[in-house]
Amino acid sequence: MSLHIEGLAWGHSQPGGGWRQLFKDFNLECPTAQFLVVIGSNGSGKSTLLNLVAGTLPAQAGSLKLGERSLQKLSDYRRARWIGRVMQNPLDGTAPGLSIAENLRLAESRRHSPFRLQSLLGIHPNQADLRRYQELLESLGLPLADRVNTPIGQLSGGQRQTISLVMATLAEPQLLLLDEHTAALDPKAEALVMQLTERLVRRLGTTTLMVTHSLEQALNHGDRLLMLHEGQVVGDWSGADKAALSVASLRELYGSAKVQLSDV
Ligand SMILES: Nc1ncnc2c1ncn2[C@@H]1O[C@H](COP(=O)(O)OP(=O)(O)OP(=O)(O)O)[C@@H](O)[C@H]1O
Repeated sequence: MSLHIEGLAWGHSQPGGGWRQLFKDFNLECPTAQFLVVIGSNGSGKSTLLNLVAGTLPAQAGSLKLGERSLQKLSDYRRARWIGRVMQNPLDGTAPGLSIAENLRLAESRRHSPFRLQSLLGIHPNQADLRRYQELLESLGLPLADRVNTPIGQLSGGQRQTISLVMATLAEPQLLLLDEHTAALDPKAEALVMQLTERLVRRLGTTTLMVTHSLEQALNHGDRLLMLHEGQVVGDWSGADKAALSVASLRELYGSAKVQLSDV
């Protein structure tokens, strides 16, 4: 589904006193299935934007819609079903004492209405579930199919993040939010997780917002690149404009309040 943000406002009180209006009349249109990458200096509002979209932070004004539906009025059940999220820390979002299959089962139960029988059946996967999960992991090219009974806590950070991604997309969400989800990984694990990210996003056609500090990722992934500075969009590139960017040109623009599309 498409994401529509109109007139969004959010600010916070500052430790030394006073108020900082981070987002003021912020607008963003993101068509269905678009993979949007968000970059910007520390404190520019990237994670706050994801929190506002996810509904973990209430907007102070404006409207956020997924398709025709207000994100601010989504029930907890629909929110869990429609919005998948992967955080920076591989320890977030998975239960370390539970096996890969039990974690997947838990994530899958979000598909079902709280009033449906399936959601009352618990997290214990049956033989059919185990087979399905093995097939899913194999189809995604993950070498974890023979380890579905392994506790998540025994996996490496990279492996754990791949499972977090699979979990976040298992209920086929309408929107996927990735908050620096490869920042804690070594280069090899990062490449693997980004490969999986592309595969899942393209396979499911999920509208995706990915926050990153990696300029290589920003250039090599996604359909569109947004640069934030002080809660404002200071760069918005797609197609040939995005293809013309380089690490050097982005680095020059990074954190600059004066960025304009014409600067590139
Ligand atoms: N719940 C909150 N209460 C008060 N201030 C907040 C809250 N959430 C975020 N902020 C402030 O809003 C600003 C933007 O934070 P945010 O985490 O969105 O930045 P960011 O662009 O994601 O930065 P980074 O790249 O460092 O992760 C920061 O100054 C932060 O301290």
